[in-house]
Amino acid sequence: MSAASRVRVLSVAGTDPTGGAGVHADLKSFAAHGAYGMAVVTALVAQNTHGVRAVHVPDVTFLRAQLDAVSDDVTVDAVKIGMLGTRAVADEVASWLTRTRPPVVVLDPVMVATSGDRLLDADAEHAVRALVAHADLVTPNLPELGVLLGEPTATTWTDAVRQARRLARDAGVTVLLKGGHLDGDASPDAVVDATTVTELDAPRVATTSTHGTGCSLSAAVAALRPRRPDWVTAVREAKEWLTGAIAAGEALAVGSGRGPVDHLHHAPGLGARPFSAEAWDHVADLRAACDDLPFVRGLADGTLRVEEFEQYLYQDALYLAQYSRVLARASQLATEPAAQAFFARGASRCLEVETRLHEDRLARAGHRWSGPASTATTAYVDHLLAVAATGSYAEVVAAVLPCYWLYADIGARVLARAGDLSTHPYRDWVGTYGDPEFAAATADACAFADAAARDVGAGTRARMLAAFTTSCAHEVAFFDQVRAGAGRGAPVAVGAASA
Ligand SMILES: Nc1ncnc2c1ncn2[C@@H]1O[C@H](COP(=O)(O)OP(=O)(O)OP(=O)(O)O)[C@@H](O)[C@H]1O
Ligand SMILES: Cc1ncc(CO)c(N)n1
Repeated sequence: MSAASRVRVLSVAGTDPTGGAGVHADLKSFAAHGAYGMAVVTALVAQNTHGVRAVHVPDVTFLRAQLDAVSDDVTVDAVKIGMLGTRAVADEVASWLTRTRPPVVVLDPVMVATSGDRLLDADAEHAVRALVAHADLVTPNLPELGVLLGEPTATTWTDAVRQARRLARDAGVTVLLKGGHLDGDASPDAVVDATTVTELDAPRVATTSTHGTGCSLSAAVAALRPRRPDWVTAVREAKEWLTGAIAAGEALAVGSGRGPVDHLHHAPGLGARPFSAEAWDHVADLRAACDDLPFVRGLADGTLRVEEFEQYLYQDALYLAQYSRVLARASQLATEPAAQAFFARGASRCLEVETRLHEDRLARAGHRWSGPASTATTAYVDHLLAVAATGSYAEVVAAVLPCYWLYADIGARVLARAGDLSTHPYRDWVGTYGDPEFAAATADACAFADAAARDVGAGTRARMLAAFTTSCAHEVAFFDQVRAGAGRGAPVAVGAASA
């Protein structure tokens, strides 16, 4: 027999007809990690994003028939065990594991749903405890860990880690301790075995889309482990994926309670999240930092000193001359005529319109600025030119996008806040970037980036995100250079017009 092209992973779990938890979630998690998914149903659960309405547990002889139907025929590379429901089910699964033990056994000791509904009979807890001995990895949340040990739920992360160590030592398993139930800005997890504790940090996503996170995570780890050298590597990868899936959950618009995560958020070609939406979220911190810069605040409320504004404009003119070349490169690499024309127009526009804004300003001020490009300007231009020289069309489009988007975003917000621009000292700048036409060009640039991202593999998409993020960081540094006083171009008076 030839080697299998995909890892064959089995879920033994309950159902969720809304597709967010149980075997439904597990199969999506398996697919998201390139595995071939299979499922044996332990219990039929009438549930949705609000909670559990009813549970039906078929006779265990039927469970045995399902389990044997799979393992009599298929090599199972890994199994993930989720909701068991009753003691008889837990015992039946334990008995199957003694007969057929796949090389990787992950046990998610499901006891209570995210909604707070019980998914395990009270008298079945000790049967689940017995199952722990059959598992390689057990993935309790804080309350489940307490139940497995017969101790109260830990109230601090330190106590939880201590409990996890005890479970790992006593049962001879690796424990993936999940911190989803903690308060605070982080949602840490820890991989704990008899000798080591590896903490995995992740930001807590502010969302209600957390239904089925535990199912999805344990399934992802089961799918990854056969192809990863150790638990920590598999869990780290699964957790990074899950954080993205949680962040993308709300956009699915599934249900009005605690919604599911988007298991396929990172799968290119599935029309999942557009690149631009992912990229914009990815740079949320940089955008917040940008809004907070003294320069940007001063520009927005008009309190910025004219000298400083001119200094920025001078550097910006130097920047735009090079940016134009990078837009021309995007035009050159484009295969669609519409994209080719769009970026060619952009290259021309930034030489004509924006440079005119700069020249009017600097000439009106009665003096010219001179001097070389600053460190910040040079760094940003060098990044863009490097992507233009070595990157594909998709990467070039991602790299040029922040220059449209951050300006359109700031421009539109300043315009909305100011209302009437007639007394704003920088109305020409705000008018240029707050203009609906500039917003439309930005939307077009996003659409071209999204279209490009749909045609590329995961590696190029990651490089697109890196190029976009780096450009955003340079945008922030570019605005901040005036305050930082880096590389000032000295004003040179020209003639008698100076005020
Ligand atoms: N708001 C959040 N932001 C980021 N990660 C989260 C969030 N909520 C949960 N997680 C992560 O999701 C995973 C599942 O954690 P949790 O402790 O909620 O498990 P669970 O209670 O078994 O899940 P379930 O909701 O499926 O019952 C963990 O990796 C946890 O850190
Ligand atoms: C079937 C099933 N398993 C696990 C959970 C935990 O979220 C759930 N809600 N439903």
